[in-house]
Amino acid sequence: MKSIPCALTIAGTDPSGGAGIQADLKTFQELKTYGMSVITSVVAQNTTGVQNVHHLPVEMIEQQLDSVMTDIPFQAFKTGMIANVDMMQAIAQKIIGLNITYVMDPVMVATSGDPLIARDARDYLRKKLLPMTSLVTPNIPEAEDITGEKIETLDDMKKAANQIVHEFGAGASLVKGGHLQGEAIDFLYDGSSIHTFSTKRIDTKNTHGTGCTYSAAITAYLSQGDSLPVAVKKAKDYVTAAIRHSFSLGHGSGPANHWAQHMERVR
Ligand SMILES: Nc1ncnc2c1ncn2[C@@H]1O[C@H](COP(=O)(O)OP(=O)(O)O)[C@@H](O)[C@H]1O
Ligand SMILES: Cc1ncc(COP(=O)(O)O)c(N)n1
Repeated sequence: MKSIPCALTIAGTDPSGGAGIQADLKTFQELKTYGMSVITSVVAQNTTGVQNVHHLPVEMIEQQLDSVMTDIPFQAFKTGMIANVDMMQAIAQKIIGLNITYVMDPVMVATSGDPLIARDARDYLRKKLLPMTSLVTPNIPEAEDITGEKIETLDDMKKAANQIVHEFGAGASLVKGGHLQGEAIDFLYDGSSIHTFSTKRIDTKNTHGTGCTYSAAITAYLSQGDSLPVAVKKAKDYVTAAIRHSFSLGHGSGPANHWAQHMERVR
């Protein structure tokens, strides 16, 4: 029998189903990757914002990781919301030396503007977790936070992508341009060259969970053995279709649509 691609997400939840663990598992499933999840924080949130957060005890995060890691091998994993330094330390301890593809979505703030991680956790993420990654996928505010420099132009984005690898030690970096005007352009720096991924901007407010979906799709494709530029290209197509067909659900920023590729195929 052909081996089954398996991927793990370590992240927070979204009961409204658009972001976090829920978005990651929907993406893994849609991309024919067996999905597993370790929950860091239970977040009461929806399309309008974050109403409350409950952080799981660190031992419970460690035990979930042990449950998965002692039982089912996986080819790639991603991290999303890791709210504080204690959680980051515990996760770092478990993944150090694993030699498994690690995609980090450096989640700091929800699309609604609500903060999702503690201030001092940003430092730990930058100094300790970044060097462990195969790829990090910051949006513009996150890339600014990591580099400490303003990003206003496409050249600034490329410079940040390069810096995040050479100065901060990430394996590769994908700086996403969703927050700029004009074309939706992302730059991947893989340690030797810049790859550009560009699509027309879609006129919608429904972008809740697009960052989670994108990094989960990259993780799924990497778990299937695709090279980094190929995985990012396919994932960009996936997230773009998911935004194009996004759902006008809820009272705020609606969620990405994980059936979008089927809808485009049957049209
Ligand atoms: N309105 C849009 N139309 C098309 N693509 C978009 C739009 N907004 C974001 N994207 C793309 O969606 C992906 C997620 O990007 P971004 O919104 O920057 O991340 P995040 O959700 O982490 O803030 C990127 O590929 C970005 O270029
Ligand atoms: C638990 C959790 N993780 C991440 C996000 C960010 O979502 P987005 O993909 O819209 O930036 C979120 N809203 N909730």
